[in-house]
Amino acid sequence: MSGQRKSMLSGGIAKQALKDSFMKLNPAVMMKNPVMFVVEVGTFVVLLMVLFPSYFHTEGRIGFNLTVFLILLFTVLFANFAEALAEGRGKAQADTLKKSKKDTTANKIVGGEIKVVSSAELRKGDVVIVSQGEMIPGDGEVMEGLASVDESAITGESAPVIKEAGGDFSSVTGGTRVVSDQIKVMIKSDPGESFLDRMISLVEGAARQKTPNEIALNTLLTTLTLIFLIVVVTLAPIAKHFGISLDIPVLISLLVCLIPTTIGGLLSAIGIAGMDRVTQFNVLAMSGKAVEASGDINTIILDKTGTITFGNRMASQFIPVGGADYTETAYWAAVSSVKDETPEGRSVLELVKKQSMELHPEADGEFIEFKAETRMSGIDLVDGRHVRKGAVDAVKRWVQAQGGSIPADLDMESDKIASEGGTPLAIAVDSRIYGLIHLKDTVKPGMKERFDQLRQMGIKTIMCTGDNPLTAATIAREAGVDDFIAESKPEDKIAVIRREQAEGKLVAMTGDGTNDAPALAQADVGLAMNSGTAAAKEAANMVDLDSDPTKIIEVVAIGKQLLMTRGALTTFSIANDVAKYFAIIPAMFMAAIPEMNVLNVMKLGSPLSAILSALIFNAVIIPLLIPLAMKGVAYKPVSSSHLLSRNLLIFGLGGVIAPFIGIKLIDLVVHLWI
Ligand SMILES: Nc1ncnc2c1ncn2[C@@H]1O[C@H](COP(=O)(O)OP(=O)(O)OP(=O)(O)O)[C@@H](O)[C@H]1O
Ligand SMILES: [K+]
Ligand SMILES: [Mg+2]
Repeated sequence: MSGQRKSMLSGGIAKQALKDSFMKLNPAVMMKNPVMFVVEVGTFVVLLMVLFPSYFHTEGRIGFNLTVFLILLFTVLFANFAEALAEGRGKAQADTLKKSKKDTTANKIVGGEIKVVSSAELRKGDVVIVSQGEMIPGDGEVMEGLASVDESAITGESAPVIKEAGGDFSSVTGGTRVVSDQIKVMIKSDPGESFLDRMISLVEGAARQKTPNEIALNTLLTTLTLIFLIVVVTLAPIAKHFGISLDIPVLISLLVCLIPTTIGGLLSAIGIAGMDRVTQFNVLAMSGKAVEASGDINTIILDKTGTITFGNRMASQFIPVGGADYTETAYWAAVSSVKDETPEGRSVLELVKKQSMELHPEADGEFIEFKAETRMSGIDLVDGRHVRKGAVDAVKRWVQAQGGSIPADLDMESDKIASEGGTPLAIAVDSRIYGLIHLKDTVKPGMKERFDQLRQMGIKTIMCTGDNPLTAATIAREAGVDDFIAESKPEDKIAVIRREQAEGKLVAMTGDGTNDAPALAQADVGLAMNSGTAAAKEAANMVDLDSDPTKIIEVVAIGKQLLMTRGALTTFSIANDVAKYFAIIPAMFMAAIPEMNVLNVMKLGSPLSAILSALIFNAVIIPLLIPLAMKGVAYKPVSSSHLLSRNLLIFGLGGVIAPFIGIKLIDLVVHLWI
């Protein structure tokens, strides 16, 4: 999506937002924002007084009332414009995505034969063949074969990616194109529920729900509005008691100046813009809640293979143990892998080929698929022999359970591999261990610097891997994570997350495998790699289209920035109402109580110009703050208490001072006219 980034105020978006500002005047829509709804009702009341002056006995004030009406109308329109502008960018992105959601034909396998159908007819569980040059007709998982796929329609990344059966690189997305070879794909989503569909409704904002934080703030703003409403309504009889009659438009102006219209007008724009910033980093957030939670993250759990390392674990060497010979070890390694469709399994056969060995491994028997729980794979041959390869501790236990013994040199050899950061797999036939396979993997570049950055932000990183403790320790050191947990099964990953959550911490998890899915769902922020399995992407509440786990740093920064922006503008909004009391209250009472003039610290021209100036300032501050609401306040990775005090100073003090200056300046102009 990087190619589709739009500047904030591109002409088309602004024009559409202008139109939408009027559409949003619909009271049914407006009601969702109680602060601005009160302003709208006030606008309508003043309009009635302008239209029917004889009925309200306001013939003498038509000019003033008309001005109040226009300023109020613009206040509402400005707030609507802010929201529409924030929504506009998402809509533009959605339009581009919709273009890649074309109906294509699919080669569906029906009863062993290929039948050409429309992609719209495909259902979960259907199997299709996709060949070079063809569009993948729906989300699914590769069952057979290997192909390079151009995913630029979704990721904006032009280099094709390899998709292969088994393992963590098997998921494909509808609307992407196969550029070489052929794959057999099992469809995993029904029409309308695909990744692209979800993406479109996300960027369009159709799926946007208010976050708990937003709801809480909205409740606070509504309560404040109600309190000021009661204050203003009771003001009229009190004033009457002192022989002062207050005009309804003046009371409405006072009310609008007192209620928190600045934040009320910008609140949803801030939220939408935050989601949008995440999307610009090529991360899809399924909810605003996830983005906000990432701003408060204390701990990040990462898996190793495919997240911290590249994840293409490749067999690089066979190591016989216990006196077995090399060919024998390689032979059983091959037998255990003939039907293992994982990248690890295939790499064993490739290594055999590369070493030009003519092994002809037996393949008659029942295939034992690799599982994260057993951490082994293999075959039960028809002649009754059981062949296994897998994590050393798992194979050791399996052999011991059959009364076998462990070769004396096994641990030494496997530790050697592990201390280099490799993954050792033991090979066994029934009760005998023949040797080891050395699986190599590399740490992605730049990890250490990125984890240092997280540490500066006060975030702890824990690597959770199914691999053995020594390999885990080596990779952990190389990547620079704070802590690691080895030999972890899927339920162990969840347990770690629950433990941290029980201590009151907010936890993020990044992962790519099916075995990571439960943990991704348990975490407060689950970031799945786009390269990963469908199960992982389904369980997560964010997907990184670039499959870069350290992207969590940007997401955390955006989350923090979102929370700070909202806090800063709320502070500003409430603070900036103070000056308006000093403009309007003296203006209202000056005629009857001349002593009130001591409150007229701004020395405003006349009571009427004072009211209009305060009201104009109240309106124009909204569009003036739109750029800040959309861009967010500046964020640096320093402690949050430091940031809080700095923001209070800038936006609190600034909020008090700015309107004194602004209202005075406006009054100088307005006073010339009235
Ligand atoms: N195809 C395979 N056959 C046999 N054993 C395997 C196979 N693939 C992996 N293993 C073993 O199982 C262990 C766990 O693998 P798995 O892929 O579940 O780890 P993981 O938890 O996903 O790792 P990570 O968290 O680092 O991504 C590996 O460390 C390895 O020892
Ligand atoms: K206000
Ligand atoms: Mg994994």
